[in-house]
Amino acid sequence: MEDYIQETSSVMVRNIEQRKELTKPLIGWLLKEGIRQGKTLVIVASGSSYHAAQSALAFMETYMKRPVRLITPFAFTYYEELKENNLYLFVSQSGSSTNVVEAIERYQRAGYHAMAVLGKPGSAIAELSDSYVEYGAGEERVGYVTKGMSTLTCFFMLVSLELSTEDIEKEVYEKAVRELTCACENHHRVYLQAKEFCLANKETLLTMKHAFFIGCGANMGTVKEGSLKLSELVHIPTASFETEEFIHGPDLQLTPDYTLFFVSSGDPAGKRTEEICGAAREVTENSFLIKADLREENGTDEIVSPLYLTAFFQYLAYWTAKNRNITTEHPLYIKFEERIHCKTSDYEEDLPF
Ligand SMILES: O=P(O)(O)OC[C@H]1O[C@](O)(CO)[C@@H](O)[C@@H]1O
Repeated sequence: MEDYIQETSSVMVRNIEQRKELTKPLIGWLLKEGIRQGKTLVIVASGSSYHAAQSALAFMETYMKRPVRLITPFAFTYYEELKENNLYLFVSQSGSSTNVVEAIERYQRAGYHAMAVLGKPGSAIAELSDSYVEYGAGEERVGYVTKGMSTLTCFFMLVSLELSTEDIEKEVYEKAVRELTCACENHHRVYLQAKEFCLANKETLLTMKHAFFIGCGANMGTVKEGSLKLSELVHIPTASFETEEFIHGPDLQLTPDYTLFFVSSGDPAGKRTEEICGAAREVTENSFLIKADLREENGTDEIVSPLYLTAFFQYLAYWTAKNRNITTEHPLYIKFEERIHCKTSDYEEDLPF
């Protein structure tokens, strides 16, 4: 897993260089289906894939100059009222999530063709969907995706940027490419900083009981992914909150046993996050601030910051699970898993790390 985290930065930089070819098939589809005629892009995705789309959302809406919707496959299957004006895009990194299969089947039963964004070409969803594109992550054999999640975020950003080329000045486009590249390079720096953090806070991480992830704006996807990664790898209760929502109830349970991770992208709303993080130290000394580096020379705007801030939580989850030796579930979980499936039978994964 650490190899995949390490590799992410260079894979994303390469994808930025090859952005025209990488995004061409999906852009072709979006144009053919009427994105320029006012249709709304609706991304249907689960877990890390949902968080990848959410991490890209602020960037996408900035460049596409229209709202983009996100929904889970479950919500799509059971609650979504299909509208001609919506362009549904089904996303699955593994290509084997049964909830995405069900969503696509529902869509096809209604008479539509399903377009998917996938990480694996030979997967069940590659077979089922009417067409699909790959987003350029390459192989990832660990089920708890890191490289796939970040490269998917980058892919969504690149698609929206390439779609906007006719509507924005050349300088604006070039600045966006520079910022994206900088953010992707920062991913590696943040990974190295996370390594130092883990060693410096060994005791806390090895004994942490509950972890909360708090942030806002473009980084809501970052904190949700942090919460998911810690819960799936370390097997402790976690939750994520928008900054101000956190102090409207969830804060009342705080004790010195809680570990809090606040994410600030340094904008005015981020400052509020920093204030709350500081105040929380009155209750628990384990209240940490992960702050975006917004110095001019680094050229990274808030809307690209999820590309590198997520790296912190990816490594943190990996390090903590590995050093707590969490390699398996509770013995009773096997019975749960026998009854409830979330992946198709062709799904293969290696050991967690
Ligand atoms: O993008 P996919 O492959 O559909 O997976 C979504 C989610 O399912 C999981 O693989 C768990 O089954 C998560 O790790 C992931 O976030």
